[in-house]
Amino acid sequence: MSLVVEDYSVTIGSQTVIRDARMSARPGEILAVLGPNGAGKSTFVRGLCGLRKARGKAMLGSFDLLNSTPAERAEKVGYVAQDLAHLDVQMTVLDLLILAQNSGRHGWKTESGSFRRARQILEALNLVHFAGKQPSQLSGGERQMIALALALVRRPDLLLLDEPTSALDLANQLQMLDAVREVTRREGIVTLAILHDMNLASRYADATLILSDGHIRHHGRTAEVLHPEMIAEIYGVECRLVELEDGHRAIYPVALRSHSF
Ligand SMILES: Nc1ncnc2c1ncn2[C@@H]1O[C@H](COP(=O)(O)OP(=O)(O)OP(=O)(O)O)[C@@H](O)[C@H]1O
Repeated sequence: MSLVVEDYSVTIGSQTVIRDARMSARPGEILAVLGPNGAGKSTFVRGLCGLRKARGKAMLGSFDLLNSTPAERAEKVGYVAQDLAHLDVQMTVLDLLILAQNSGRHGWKTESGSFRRARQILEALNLVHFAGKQPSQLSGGERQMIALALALVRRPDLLLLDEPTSALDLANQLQMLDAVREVTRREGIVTLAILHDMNLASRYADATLILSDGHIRHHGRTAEVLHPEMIAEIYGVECRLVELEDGHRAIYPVALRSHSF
């Protein structure tokens, strides 16, 4: 299912944070959402999952994201928030994964089906050793991996990740994004990932969207969007681009364009 967003605005209180956005993403595609701090990236994504007041059009195939109930959206959308305080509950990871598959549903799935699916996800993400632990007993990075498991366990059609690698070490950054890419491709879902690391975006994102001041400034194939002129324009940072042997590009900052301190 494709994601198509048109005339999309998101408000917080009386402030319109995202204005008249238009974008699309194809099934099986990872779209990186980049932009400076305060650009509106989290607000953009939170509007799509019903956590902020949004108007306009946001269609996932024929499913209307902005005119659906929370329970209907929960069937379609998996969301990993930046702030994982909601994971501070007195339940084990395994119980949370079983509950996540059944919350908001009339009648529980058979317990063995939910259990099997929970184990499957833990195995796929290499997290089986955390099954009996409570998230509050885990480190920030470990909780981020559990949050991904919780988002994936219901087989979403749209996966929304808000800085999913911010607490992860180098190996776990790759493990998480490898897993996200594998699920995105295999299930033909759409994944939007808010990232600050342009090298991760360059390596994993098929397409990239650049937000600044609540507006989409650039949107296209990642290799076309992530270039030094864009980075200078949006971030005020001079960068070098290095073509790597594996076909990816590395981006490294050289200097701030203007020093205001
Ligand atoms: N709870 C809130 N109340 C009022 N304004 C808010 C709230 N949350 C965000 N904003 C404002 O909305 C704008 C966009 O914030 P948002 O969190 O979407 O940015 P972001 O691009 O995700 O930033 P970052 O990269 O720093 O996480 C900012 O100007 C911010 O001050």
